[in-house]
Amino acid sequence: MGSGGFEAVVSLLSGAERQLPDSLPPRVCLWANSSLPGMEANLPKRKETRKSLRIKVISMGNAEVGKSCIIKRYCEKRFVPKYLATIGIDYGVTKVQIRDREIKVNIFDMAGHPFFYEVRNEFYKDTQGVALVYDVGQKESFDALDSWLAEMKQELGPHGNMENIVFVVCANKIDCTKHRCVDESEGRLWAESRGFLYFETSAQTGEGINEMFQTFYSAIVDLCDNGGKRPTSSMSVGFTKEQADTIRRIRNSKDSWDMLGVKPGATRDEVNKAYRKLAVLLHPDKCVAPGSEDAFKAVVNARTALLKNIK
Ligand SMILES: Nc1nc2c(ncn2[C@@H]2O[C@H](COP(=O)(O)OP(=O)(O)OP(=O)(O)O)[C@@H](O)[C@H]2O)c(=O)[nH]1
Repeated sequence: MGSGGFEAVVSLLSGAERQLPDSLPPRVCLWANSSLPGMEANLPKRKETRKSLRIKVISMGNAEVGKSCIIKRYCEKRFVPKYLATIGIDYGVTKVQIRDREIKVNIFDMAGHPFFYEVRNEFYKDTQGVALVYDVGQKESFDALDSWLAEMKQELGPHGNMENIVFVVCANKIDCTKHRCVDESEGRLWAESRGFLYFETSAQTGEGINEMFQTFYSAIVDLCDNGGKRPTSSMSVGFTKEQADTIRRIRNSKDSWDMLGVKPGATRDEVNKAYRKLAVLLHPDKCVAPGSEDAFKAVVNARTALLKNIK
């Protein structure tokens, strides 16, 4: 495990520079968490508990975004500021109680460095849950989320079904407010438009960590109870792909023409027509997609700015 080593860690590699064998077993961790925050510690003991469930979850995301620290914060309630890269993969087991079920969680914490692709690619299969982590102060780590999904999809092969896996996106390091460059609505939009859970977290302060894991495991239990299929209720996002794509396009537009989707030099009529279309699509009364209010305001301002200079 990066950032400091859990109990009972058996490292199979001495360093990243060592040549990797074709197939590498994970390091093994046993997390001491007999009383996880917000879970069994506060629950009354029930006479009858349903059969315990065993699940597999993995962490994914660029190197140094804080994957290991998030797991460590949850399982060991501590934070290690020193960065120690995960070598290949770390494996840990932990027990949690969700509602009346005892859940045995096998956690595979994947190294984010590209160097370890050959090691981690063997561990994507038979996964019920993925924690997809980025650093809110590192735009590249957010932009890389798509390539992490692509890597998993490729490893699962043509018969793998990503639809029936619970994904939680962790926008991590929110304590570093000065360096933040990916805001909440951008991250939330990316996650929710794919039917993924979204949480803002800080492994350093602990903010969001327990809520994230509790919701994540709960959703996996729902998936298992639903015969391994994601319940349809958890897949409906409340906004359309067109709305999500339009907000992203507006966010990335280079000027007011681009924002309204008209050519520089367009007429008043063309600007007004484009504006009306966007206003209908994004009006806050109609659109609940994250970032829609800001996008709507930006469109209003762009139209005002353009009309000032068009006769
Ligand atoms: N300020 C702050 N630093 C964090 C946070 N989470 C992790 N870090 C720091 O970020 C660095 C990387 O953390 P790790 O958890 O090892 O990152 P990782 O994603 O597991 O990295 P790899 O093992 O290389 O894939 C360490 O120095 C951590 O102390 C956080 O929420 N806030």
